[in-house]
Amino acid sequence: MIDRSWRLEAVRVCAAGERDKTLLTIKEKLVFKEGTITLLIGSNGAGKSTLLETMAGLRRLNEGQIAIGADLLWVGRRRRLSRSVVLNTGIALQHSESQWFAATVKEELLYSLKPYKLEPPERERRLHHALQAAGLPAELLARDPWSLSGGQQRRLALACLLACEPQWLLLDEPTAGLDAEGISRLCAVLAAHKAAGRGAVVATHDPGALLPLADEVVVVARGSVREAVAASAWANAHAADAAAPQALRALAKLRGFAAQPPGGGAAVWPAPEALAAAIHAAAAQPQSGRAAAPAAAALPGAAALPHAAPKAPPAMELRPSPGAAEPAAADVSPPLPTTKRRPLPPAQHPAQRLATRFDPRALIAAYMLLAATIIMQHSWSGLLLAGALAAAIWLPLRTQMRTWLGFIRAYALIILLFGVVAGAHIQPLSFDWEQSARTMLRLATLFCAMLLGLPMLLLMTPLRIQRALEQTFGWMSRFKVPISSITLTVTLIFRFIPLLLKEWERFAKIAHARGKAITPVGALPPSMLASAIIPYIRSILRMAEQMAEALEARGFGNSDIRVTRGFQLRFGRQDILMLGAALIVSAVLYMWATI
Ligand SMILES: Nc1ncnc2c1ncn2[C@@H]1O[C@H](COP(=O)(O)OP(=O)(O)OP(=O)(O)O)[C@@H](O)[C@H]1O
Repeated sequence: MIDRSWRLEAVRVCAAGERDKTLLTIKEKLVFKEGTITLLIGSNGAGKSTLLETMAGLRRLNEGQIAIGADLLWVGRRRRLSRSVVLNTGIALQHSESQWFAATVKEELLYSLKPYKLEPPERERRLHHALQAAGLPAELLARDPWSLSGGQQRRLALACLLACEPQWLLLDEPTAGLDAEGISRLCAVLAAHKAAGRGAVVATHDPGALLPLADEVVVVARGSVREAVAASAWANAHAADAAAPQALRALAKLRGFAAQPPGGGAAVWPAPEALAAAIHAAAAQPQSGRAAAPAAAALPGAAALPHAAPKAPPAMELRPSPGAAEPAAADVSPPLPTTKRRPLPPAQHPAQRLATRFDPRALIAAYMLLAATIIMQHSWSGLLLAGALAAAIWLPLRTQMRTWLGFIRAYALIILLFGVVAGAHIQPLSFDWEQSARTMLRLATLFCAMLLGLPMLLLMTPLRIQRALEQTFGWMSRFKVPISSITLTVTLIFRFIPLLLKEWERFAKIAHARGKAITPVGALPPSMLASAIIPYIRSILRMAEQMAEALEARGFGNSDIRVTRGFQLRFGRQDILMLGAALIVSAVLYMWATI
């Protein structure tokens, strides 16, 4: 039989374009065995989504190997993904609702099935089966997915996954927003998936609902796997936690009496009545009788009865941490001191610190001075000087500016291209080097001025820009110039640019996952661009609508409300020093350009 287990070995994943910012490390080997369900748990920001996305090929792998059985996820020197692994994996990202690409629920399901190139009858079968499994009535097929309720959209996201019948399901927070019936359905779907010999890895903050189905629990903390244990061992260790699910605590109580749980540890929670009756009966038994009961009554969980019966080796082959050793049967109360850590206060980004140091008016004035004198340069030595200045400003901010590197490379290529086009003559076929150099010099000086401007985006927060504009041009409101509306518009534009980029990243990722692209995630194939752009625009419009509502709720546009100002910008010593330095440098650049 072909082995279809996931293997992750010596994996390291960094933030896009930031090789020194590691988001995920798996030092040794992590194996998810086929036919098992693993819960990924850990606090907010621990790295669960990053792990799932890495397994689905939605994050570039900086080091290590990932494979399903003998099929490597990344092939061709990590330039593309293995089609067979991608087709065998179905991932539901966090917020899997709000990902719709089509006009109707039916088209949405068909969109998911497109990469599988199925015959029409098979497509129809899968579509109806998935709809039924997710608990969505067929009447919804003609509806706009965006018009469904939040929970229905979650179910549709699940149906889209199920229609593909993947070997592996990777689910990120699948219970969020689901009602009790939805959670039961999800459990049934997972149980059926597992019974068919397939596997699932589920990131969740709600282990209570899924624990009875789980074989393994992997605890993720600070971007690495802290422990990987059998689900029953994890449940035993955490049954006495204040936040443990009631059923788990009740089962722990029962286990305290050394009694068997009703149903013999089947892969569902026992009915509350049965559980209550079992506790009542066990409590009523004389002490001596209890001692005779099997000492190994354990908590439920599919393959998770390690004390009750010998079982297959655990799915995880990761070396368990010392705290992860299975506790003795009676040892249910003390929780493992593993997953709880006091969260560290968020460290302030150096750029954020700088952003509050300078007055935006001083920054803009300094930039205008320098940019004007850079553009004046018409010699290669002047360009070199301007380049050195831009590099000196970039150097301390290089880590934060990495996201712009792709854009800069593209611009540098455009300069070269324009240089070639400007110098080329067809009749007679010749190349005018002087003309080419002139064009490139012109474009390169503009490029330097722009390079100098980019760090400004980091050094000014939108709110401070708004205050700077209000303080500088506030006097115009006396002449009925709508200055506060103008400043608000400018601020919103500044706020929206990073938001637009982030939302595009999210949609590109969704399009990549649903379209089963085999290119690296940053390089969406052109055929998928069209399907991602329309929902992206819709999402942006939705965000704009929400923002308008939020502004209205805060009283913007209501002239009766007295406007309050959070803070006042002051021109400080550091601003004067910076302006002075800019003046000196621009004087040098001016002289260089005019001699
Ligand atoms: N593109 C990125 N650039 C920089 N940091 C990132 C990026 N993507 C994720 N991170 C960081 O990686 C860490 C792990 O994020 P991840 O979304 O995997 O956490 P999580 O365990 O799924 O959290 P939650 O339970 O809140 O969903 C977070 O600190 C997050 O800020």
